[in-house]
Amino acid sequence: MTANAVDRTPEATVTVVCHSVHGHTRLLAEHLAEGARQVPGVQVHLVDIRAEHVTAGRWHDSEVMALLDRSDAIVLGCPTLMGSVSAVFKAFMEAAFTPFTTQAWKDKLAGGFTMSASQSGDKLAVLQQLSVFAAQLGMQWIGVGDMPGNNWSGGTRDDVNRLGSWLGLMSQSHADLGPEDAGSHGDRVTAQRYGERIARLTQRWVNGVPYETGRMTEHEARALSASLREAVA
Ligand SMILES: Cc1cc2nc3c(=O)[nH]c(=O)nc-3n(C[C@H](O)[C@H](O)[C@H](O)COP(=O)(O)O)c2cc1C
Repeated sequence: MTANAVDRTPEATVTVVCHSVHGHTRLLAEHLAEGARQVPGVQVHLVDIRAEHVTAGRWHDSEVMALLDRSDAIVLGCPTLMGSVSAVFKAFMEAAFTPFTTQAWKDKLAGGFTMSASQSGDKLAVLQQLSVFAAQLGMQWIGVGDMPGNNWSGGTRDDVNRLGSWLGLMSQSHADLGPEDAGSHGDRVTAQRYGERIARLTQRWVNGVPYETGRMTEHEARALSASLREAVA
């Protein structure tokens, strides 16, 4: 590749959005972002979704939304609370109703991660919520591409993908330990590897064959449906 070709390569942007009450999920997000930063030409942002930005059940932060609008990939993360995404993160998800109606996030890449105290703790339910959310926004979901660890007699907590999760990244923190001990060494390595995978795929997505996705606002979709109804009437 010539130097000019390198110069012309547009920078890809990956933004990690994370809600964390006590800091365990936040540490995982930092490792994921660190992995993404290993990929040259990828700009990585780590943004906290904060409870103080929720008023009357509605999350609002126009700066964060503007950053997400111009990101090529959005990685979604929160703790598993009562077998669900955290309430604050759900408020953020509902604030994405505008990009839902305008399809502004269509064909961005997406991924997700969650943290909980129990080994299972119903974390899969959270990853399902996050991936359905991404699908509603028209985003392309990236899973964890690593083989499962800790599934044989010699396995340990420090294995890569030790909870054997592929839809997204799962981590588990002991309930009596602080956020500095969040997850296990294996979880943190898995987070870095997942971040790097997302960043590499985003590079490929951004710098591949130019492609402009078709978009219809909710209003345009209703107009199209109305014209189709008229056509068959
Ligand atoms: C209200 C509440 C509900 C929780 N629900 C679950 C749960 O469903 N499954 C689980 O394994 N852990 C559950 N936990 C534990 C948290 O997921 C765990 O402490 C996690 O590390 C918190 O992440 P954070 O430090 O980023 O806030 C719950 C904790 C709280 C306070």
